[in-house]
Amino acid sequence: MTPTSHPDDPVIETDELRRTYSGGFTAVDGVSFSVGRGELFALLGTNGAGKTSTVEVLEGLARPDGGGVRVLGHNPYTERAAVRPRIGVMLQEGGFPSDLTVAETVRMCAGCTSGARPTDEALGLVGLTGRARVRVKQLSGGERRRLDLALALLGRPEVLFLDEPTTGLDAEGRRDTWELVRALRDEGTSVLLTTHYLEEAEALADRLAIMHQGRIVTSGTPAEVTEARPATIRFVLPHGVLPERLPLSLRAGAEGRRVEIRTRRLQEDLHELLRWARESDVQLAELDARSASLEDAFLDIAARGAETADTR
Ligand SMILES: Nc1ncnc2c1ncn2[C@@H]1O[C@H](COP(=O)(O)OP(=O)(O)OP(=O)(O)O)[C@@H](O)[C@H]1O
Repeated sequence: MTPTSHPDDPVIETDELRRTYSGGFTAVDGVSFSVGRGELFALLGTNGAGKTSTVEVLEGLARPDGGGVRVLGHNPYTERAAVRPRIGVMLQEGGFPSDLTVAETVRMCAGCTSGARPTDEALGLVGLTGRARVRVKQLSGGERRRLDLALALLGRPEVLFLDEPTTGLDAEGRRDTWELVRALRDEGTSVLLTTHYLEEAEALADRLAIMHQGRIVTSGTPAEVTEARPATIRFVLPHGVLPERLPLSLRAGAEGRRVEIRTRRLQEDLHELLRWARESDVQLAELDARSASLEDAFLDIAARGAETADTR
């Protein structure tokens, strides 16, 4: 949580949100969360979990079929005129005319945005200054994503919706975008991020929620979400050393010489392992000890979902 974030001053609130498509399929099934001012909240989930269906309601593009939604204290659908000028939306597909140049595109959008940033400033923020005269259709996929972001930032939004903002960006472009998003958040912008890159959520999010089949399965800070999962210790025993020689508490998880221990007592078990290795004069190869990652938590949820199958 950053010094500028205020979880007690929610800018986005959803309460038991439901969205049902024609045909009766419920894509969002009672989703509740809030995003504080200056907070970065990541909405994660398996494919088809209902993230886009949720975010479209928050952006005022669709009407909820049940539950309540407030953005900056307003109903984003019925009070769109009050909400729209104060939010920035970066959709998965920008959909702007590809014959215009980058600068012309920004100027065109600025014409419809009150208090818009100057074109140079908007392009500078996303590292596209040198591409201002290039036609949009000639941009790479990553450059288009940056242009999408520049357009979302044009009106200096209080709330920024970022849908897969770094898809198609190379590693450097991704880091640059992360830095920019962090800087915006530190200035007090509230951000709702959807992403399939778990390391992106881990790097940026103050809090996050993981959705599966229309519901939030787990939520909290990245640390809270991962602390609930066991840590892992992996190593390979030398030839001739059987797992039976390991201390009793560390024997589970051995497959031949390769050992993988899942533990909620990482420090104690690692300490015991290293003491045993030293006393027994055993060299452990490929030793790796780590707390659970967000990816572990996510894969657990996806695996559980596959077991229960889609019953909606
Ligand atoms: N217009 C529609 N009519 C009927 N079903 C829809 C419609 N749009 C989406 N769905 C379904 O609703 C579910 C949720 O879709 P949604 O796009 O919200 O998921 P998502 O979490 O954003 O997925 P992804 O990560 O794959 O983009 C999916 O099963 C999808 O097929």
